Amino acid sequence: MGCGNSKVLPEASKKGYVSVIQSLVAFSKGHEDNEPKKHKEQQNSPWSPHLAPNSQQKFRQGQQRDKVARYKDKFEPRVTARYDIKALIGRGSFSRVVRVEHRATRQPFAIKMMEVEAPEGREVCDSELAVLQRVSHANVIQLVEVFQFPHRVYMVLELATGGELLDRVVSRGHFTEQDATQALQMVLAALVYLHSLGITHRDLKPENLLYYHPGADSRLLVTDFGLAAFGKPWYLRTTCGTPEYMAPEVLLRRPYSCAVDMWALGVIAYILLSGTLPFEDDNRTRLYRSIIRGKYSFHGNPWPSVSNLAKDFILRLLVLDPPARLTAEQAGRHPWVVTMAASSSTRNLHRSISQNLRQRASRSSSRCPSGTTTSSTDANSLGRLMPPETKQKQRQQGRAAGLIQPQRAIQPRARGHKQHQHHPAKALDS
Ligand SMILES: Nc1ncnc2c1ncn2[C@@H]1O[C@H](COP(=O)(O)OP(=O)(O)OP(=O)(O)O)[C@@H](O)[C@H]1O
Repeated sequence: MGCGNSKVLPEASKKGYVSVIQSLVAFSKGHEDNEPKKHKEQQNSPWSPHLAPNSQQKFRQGQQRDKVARYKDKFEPRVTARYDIKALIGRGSFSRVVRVEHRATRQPFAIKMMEVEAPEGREVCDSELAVLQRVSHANVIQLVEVFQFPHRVYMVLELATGGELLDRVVSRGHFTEQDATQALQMVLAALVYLHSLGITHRDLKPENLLYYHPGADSRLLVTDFGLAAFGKPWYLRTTCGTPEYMAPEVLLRRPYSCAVDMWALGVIAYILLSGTLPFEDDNRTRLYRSIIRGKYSFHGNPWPSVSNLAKDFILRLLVLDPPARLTAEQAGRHPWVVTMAASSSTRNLHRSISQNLRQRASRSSSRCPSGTTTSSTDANSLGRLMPPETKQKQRQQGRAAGLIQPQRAIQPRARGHKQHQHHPAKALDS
């Protein structure tokens, strides 16, 4: 999860516009047995230079076996009767995602187990289910079946094994504008579909874009509909999302529409082409200010090598006035996307992009000392935009060979330690 979870969840239904910063709420009872252990694991971690490579491997395998056994115990027997739990994929604020195998067909799936005891968890789960039960599209994660229990909900999903969008950018060693348009075309196909159904994702970011398989021809899937909403244009009002991707109208507490996803897509396009964020500041008030002013630039590498058409695409998405922003359909018709950057240079942007991501990773790890809990403020983008290799390392306990040093997982806060934050607009007033 990086240095922290700075996602802003929708406000509690009756509380007007009080936005809630969810500060890594611990997942259910698993918290008690996982967190203290995690610290122990870290002390004896496979990164430890005292263990020989063979012992490290055995140690890791043992750890994995123990973990799987622990998750199996937590799963409802009705679920495990049908699905064999194989491994933990990752954790969210209210969820754990595991890789499973259907016992009869041996087909692999992912199960997202959601803790719904707390109202926030229930809301996130309901939003996700409401969307997933209605959608069927090649670029949207597919729900296969659901098991509902009073305290937990198990969503069986198609399994995405190809990794996150930025993981692939970093790992492929070569990345051009054409590659960027290929990925964006798939996200746009999903957005055209979702918006036509009146669904606004509201938390679009690279971490929520997963490749279905590791092959070059893989579909890219939009995932994580925990903050998604159904609504007519200009109907939505709730403040939520991940700060760096939040549209100005959300921060200004204005009623908003699916155009907020298009703003987020502009941010994603900017990251894809540069490895940097258009709006970034450790201080959240300053961050919100720069978003509301729409203040960003195309300075620094690799921007001089990026075509004007690509910049035009971003400029038309990062537009302050929502009606003037490209819709998903219009964005899909933008010449840079339609021609797949045919008139752009075929220059390899990979070096600059991964260098920028690497710099971000080292900055973020120096700001988030090992074993500490971050506040929602200093967590801000760093947790969320941590280069994927960092997240992956944390997930795989340092197995992957990546660009940066391994970093200890940040301990989640105890359940109930929610941080209430003044609304962004109020913060701006102060
Ligand atoms: N269907 C899937 N196939 C493969 N991996 C998945 C799938 N769904 C989720 N994951 C991975 O599981 C991890 C947890 O995902 P989840 O959506 O529960 O939480 P999150 O989005 O990381 O966090 P948060 O809930 O705080 O937003 C993530 O690393 C995500 O990429």
